[in-house]
Amino acid sequence: MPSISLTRHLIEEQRSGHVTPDLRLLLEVVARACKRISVAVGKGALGDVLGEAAAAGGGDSINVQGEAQKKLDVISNEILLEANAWGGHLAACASEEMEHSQQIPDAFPRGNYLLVFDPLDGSSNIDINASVGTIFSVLRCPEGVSAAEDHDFLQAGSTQVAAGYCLYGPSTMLVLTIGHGTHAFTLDREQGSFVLTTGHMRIPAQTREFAINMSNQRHWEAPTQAYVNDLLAGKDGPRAQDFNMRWVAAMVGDVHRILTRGGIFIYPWDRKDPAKPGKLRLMYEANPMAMLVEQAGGAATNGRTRILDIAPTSLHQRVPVFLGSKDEVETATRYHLQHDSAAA
Ligand SMILES: O=P(O)(O)OC[C@H]1O[C@](O)(COP(=O)(O)O)[C@@H](O)[C@@H]1O
Ligand SMILES: [Mg+2]
Ligand SMILES: [Mg+2]
Repeated sequence: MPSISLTRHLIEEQRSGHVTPDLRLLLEVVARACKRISVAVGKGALGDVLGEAAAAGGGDSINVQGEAQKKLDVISNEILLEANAWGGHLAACASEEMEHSQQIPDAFPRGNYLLVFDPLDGSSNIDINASVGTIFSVLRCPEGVSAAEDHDFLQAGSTQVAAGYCLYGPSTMLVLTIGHGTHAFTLDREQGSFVLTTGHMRIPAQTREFAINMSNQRHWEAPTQAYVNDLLAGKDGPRAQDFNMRWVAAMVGDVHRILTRGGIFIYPWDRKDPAKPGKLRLMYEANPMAMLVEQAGGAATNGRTRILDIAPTSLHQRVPVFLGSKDEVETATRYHLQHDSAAA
């Protein structure tokens, strides 16, 4: 059987009416940018890509999230911005690394889509040569808007027209949905093209594997504590089975494992900074991953509500995340809802 490239897959999706020519070309531009990021990540200690980015006035550069930027955060952001400026299919971009969205400059061709991205996810893995990735989401520019601004991006995740990530691991993989299943492509480094390696990924509804940063346990709210305690109690507890734990510390890596063999990924609300309603960002991380997971038969909530139904109020909004195997996400969500109704 001849291998199916990303390009051919997208052309077939266009013939089926699932994707417009503009969206197809936009996704090709994003995939090309990811190949360039993959090359930069792969240079490791041989290139000038490791460590912290320097601020213009000296010292470490701090992004809008209040986090120290790594050189690869900055390089990946620039690669995505530059590739898409010339792409011709976008009205504007928003990035986890930039305070405000950026319109495509007047001198460049403009289109009708908005692109949202986390240019490099799992930044703390860069310097230890572990998996990192790029996460992206595509929205429609609201009708009649000629100069898109931040508020034009504030659309619920259910309106995304495409979402995906590129995982820079032992192999580079692009995982994509345009609302008709979730499909995985592996980069053939010799040919320079992404090849379809798993079409229609399916997440098993049940699992015995969970992913959470346990070091935050004492800061969680009561229902999260109760749910995880019951997982840890294993065979002897109310769940009557043992659960295994995994934590890649890059959401792309954890979500990829879940799309491959099931599991539940949790980054809950915690008390460390009560002003922050979670660590992960709704627009750059939770929404695209929730779409990919739902398209593979899984579920995604904030512990109470479906993530894709949340109406965003700001570009950098944070959100608790529970996603993966459907039955397990429903169980974790039930712990939180039952706690709320008992407290009401
Ligand atoms: O440092 P912790 O608490 O393990 O958090 C890890 C989580 O933070 C993130 O790295 C946040 O993403 P960024 O690296 O893009 O800021 C997630 O990918 C990951 O799941
Ligand atoms: Mg991230
Ligand atoms: Mg990031």
